Amino acid sequence: MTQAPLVSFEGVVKRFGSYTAVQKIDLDISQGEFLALMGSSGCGKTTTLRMLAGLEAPTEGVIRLSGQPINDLPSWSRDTPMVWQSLALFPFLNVVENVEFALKMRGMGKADRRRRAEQWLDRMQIAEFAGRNISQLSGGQRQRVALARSLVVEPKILLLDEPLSALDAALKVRMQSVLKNLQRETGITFVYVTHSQSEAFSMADRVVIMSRGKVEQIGTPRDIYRAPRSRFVADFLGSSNIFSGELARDAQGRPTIVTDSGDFILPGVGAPGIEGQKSSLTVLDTRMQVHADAPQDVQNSVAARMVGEEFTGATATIYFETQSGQEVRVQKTHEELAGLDLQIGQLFHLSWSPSDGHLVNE
Ligand SMILES: Nc1ncnc2c1ncn2[C@@H]1O[C@H](COP(=O)(O)OP(=O)(O)OP(=O)(O)O)[C@@H](O)[C@H]1O
Repeated sequence: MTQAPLVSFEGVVKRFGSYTAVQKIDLDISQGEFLALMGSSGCGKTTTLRMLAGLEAPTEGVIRLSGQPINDLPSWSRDTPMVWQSLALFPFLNVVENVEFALKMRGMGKADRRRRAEQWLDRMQIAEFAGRNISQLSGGQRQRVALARSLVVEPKILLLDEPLSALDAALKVRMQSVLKNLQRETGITFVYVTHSQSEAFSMADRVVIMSRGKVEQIGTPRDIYRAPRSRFVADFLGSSNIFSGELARDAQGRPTIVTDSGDFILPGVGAPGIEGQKSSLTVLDTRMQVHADAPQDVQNSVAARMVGEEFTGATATIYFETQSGQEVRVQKTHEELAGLDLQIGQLFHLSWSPSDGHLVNE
């Protein structure tokens, strides 16, 4: 038996005057899930989170929490404790006083609340800073204090809006693993708003990709990465090469796509679509092979000139351009590229298996 969702959005719409910020969202969030809402600026992520928090009322539709409609229920009168993580710490309180503040407001006794606050500081590995002023903390330490302060009340749901955006790149990566581990250990449901693909994909169990107030795709990071549902998602993730064209059949009757860069055989699985229909084939940049000479035993290949390269740690991204002017990117480890004399301007042949292709809607 599947568990009833902790949160559900049913046909939720939010309009500000005549402007629709969120268009008909249907979404279930399970108890204990780490869900990321991701998309570019203005796509409606924060508005969605604010509706869940009770800071905005939906214009249409129903939001349920543990089965109960909460559209017009202020957060303090709900049965399910939910906390909006705020990075704004009280500057006039020290670290442990910041963490215990919410417990004090709830009337918990001094000894108990101090013990609870210290447990959370310990858990966040910042117990040694308990007596420090907030101004004496680094960005990462403040972030941990803010998390401890949100979690000390043991909410069922934690809402986070770009919590790592002010941190430098190295700290961001460290905090991602802190957050993920914490979420796993506590089983608290995290709803996490970010415009960063790396944050969403490294931490979340499921990612909701939004664009202009609409949900474009909901899925596990792996499913979205491997099978983007639309051209928008493939473009947004930036990890696939996209060949646009028209669906057709080759001389042997196999489903193909006719593009400016050539005709390519499509994956055997999935609906082949209607001949003549406009569509796009996506191929992950890690799934493309590079050959010095035209390969004989492959089903899909295209000649392309190397136009650039970029090294990112263990892998390299090589940029090519086909005769029709389309850019094609290939990402490989240095070992995989070892046998090739990679020179800018040189002609190569790129290939991929039809099963590595994926058809998306325009
Ligand atoms: N109170 C409001 N009144 C009018 N328009 C609003 C209001 N709040 C948000 N909007 C508009 O709704 C749209 C969605 O805003 P929202 O803050 O949800 O986007 P977002 O995806 O979180 O973006 P960002 O990453 O920039 O925070 C934006 O175009 C925004 O200008």
